[in-house]
Amino acid sequence: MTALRFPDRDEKCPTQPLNATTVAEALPETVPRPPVRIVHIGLGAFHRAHQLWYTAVVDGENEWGVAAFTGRGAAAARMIAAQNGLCTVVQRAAGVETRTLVTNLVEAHHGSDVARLATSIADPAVRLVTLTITEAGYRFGENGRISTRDPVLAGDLTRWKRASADEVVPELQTALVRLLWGLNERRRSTGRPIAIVPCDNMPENGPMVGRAAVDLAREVDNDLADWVRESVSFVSTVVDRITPATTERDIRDLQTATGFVDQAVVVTEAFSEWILSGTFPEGRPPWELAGARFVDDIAPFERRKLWLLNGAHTLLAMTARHRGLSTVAEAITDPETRRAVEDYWDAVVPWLPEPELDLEKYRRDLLARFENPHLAHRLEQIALGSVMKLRIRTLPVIECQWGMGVVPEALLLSLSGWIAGAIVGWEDNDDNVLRAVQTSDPVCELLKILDDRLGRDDLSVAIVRAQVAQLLSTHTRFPSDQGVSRDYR
Ligand SMILES: NC(=O)c1ccc[n+]([C@@H]2O[C@H](COP(=O)([O-])OP(=O)(O)OC[C@H]3O[C@@H](n4cnc5c(N)ncnc54)[C@H](O)[C@@H]3O)[C@@H](O)[C@H]2O)c1
Ligand SMILES: O=P(O)(O)OC[C@@H](O)[C@@H](O)[C@H](O)[C@H](O)CO
Repeated sequence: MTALRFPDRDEKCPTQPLNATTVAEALPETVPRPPVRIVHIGLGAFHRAHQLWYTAVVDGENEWGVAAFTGRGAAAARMIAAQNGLCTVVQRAAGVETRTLVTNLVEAHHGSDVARLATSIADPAVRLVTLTITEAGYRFGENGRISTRDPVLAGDLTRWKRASADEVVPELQTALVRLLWGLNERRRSTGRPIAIVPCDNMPENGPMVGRAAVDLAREVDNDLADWVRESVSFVSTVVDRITPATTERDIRDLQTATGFVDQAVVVTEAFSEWILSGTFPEGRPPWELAGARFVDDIAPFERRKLWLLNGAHTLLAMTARHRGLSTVAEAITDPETRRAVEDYWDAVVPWLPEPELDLEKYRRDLLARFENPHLAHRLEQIALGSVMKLRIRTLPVIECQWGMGVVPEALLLSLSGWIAGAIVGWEDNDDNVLRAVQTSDPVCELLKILDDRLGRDDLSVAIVRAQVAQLLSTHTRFPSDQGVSRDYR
């Protein structure tokens, strides 16, 4: 087992940093360090609370170690390496707190260490690669595909070609091209198959990443593209466990409870869900022992999660902040905001007809999860990257509704919240948005950024105009919003 129950603090125990030495002295059990069989890219809070935790709790034979790489910065790798990969997952539900010391993260590296990443992916002992690099990290365009004209991807491909000619390892910026470089090393060494398991909040995340990998590979080497198509399995997933960014308070609370200072602690809910669809040619941990489900048709579950849970999160982040509310729990207990969420769900439900989705229970459970007073899930964290999130979570339902002639106000409200936010400066790091705000008709121009057709539809524009005016008048009454902190990612 690579998950140990963290004991309560022994009063004699001094405060100490969490690492292999301090834990070995404090715990009666030995701390298992399994061999690396999984590579992860995107060493964030969610990976630790979800995939790492699932693997730890089912790993009875200590077989499934993880080598993790950050998606962008170096800080998380440095911090977790200093703790010898040890980290705590705290599950909080009404009156109950469970602390699990996870010991299966055996390596933590900066994602820019492409040579190290390639060595890990090429290792025949490695069976699969998981990813949590955020929706934006994939660099998909509006059509859900990558473009080789994207300057950042194109820069990586140019550096790849130059480095291949010089037989050196290139400096690569993007997670997908780094992954592909690693896959190429595997092809050139053993050629063994492998599974890629994207765990970000996107529909069809397996096939989307698979298409992108083949498209990118075609740019550098047709043989690589063919090998990726034949030997790499891209698994689709629905992942769910509400995991806010770690705060200083979370670190202090754990220290008070256990005596250990764990900079990598994650505080999450007791609930978790993992639905997967696809094959694992080289095997996988028995995640089903912790409740993971393997299905043939994942699409209904993707829609349920993205449209109901994530869609409501984005609605809260787009609207409740205008009312001076800052967390999901605060927002969902505000009667007006809660009604907006219920109306939004009512508008979504007709597009989720499959009986196995059990939407009544799902909605009830969601309300309880959103109300969880033990999680401080900040709306400004959810609001990061909202254009892409609205495209994934809200616009597809609007698209369904479009065929019926009228888009319900409840769905448009999310877009209006984003537009009102752009007008008051929440999106001031995006040049397109800033330009649209400066025009004579910002509402219409901002709506076109989200969806060109809606921006040209008189009725939708009229509804959005009225909603934006209403939100801005509320915003003036609650002027406390501090804007979006960019510290989260
Ligand atoms: N936190 C949750 O509750 C939750 C739940 C379900 C799914 N997810 C998925 O996991 C993702 C990460 O969430 P988190 O809570 O771990 O966030 P986080 O900020 O803790 O970690 C994000 C990780 O993504 C990397 N990253 C960020 N931007 C990137 C980019 N442009 N290119 C490559 N890598 C990039 C970062 O380096 C980091 O490793 C979410 O975006 C979502 O898709 C999160
Ligand atoms: O993680 P993001 O940034 O994709 O989205 C923010 C939240 O909606 C999301 O993290 C949910 O909490 C999560 O998807 C629940 O499983």
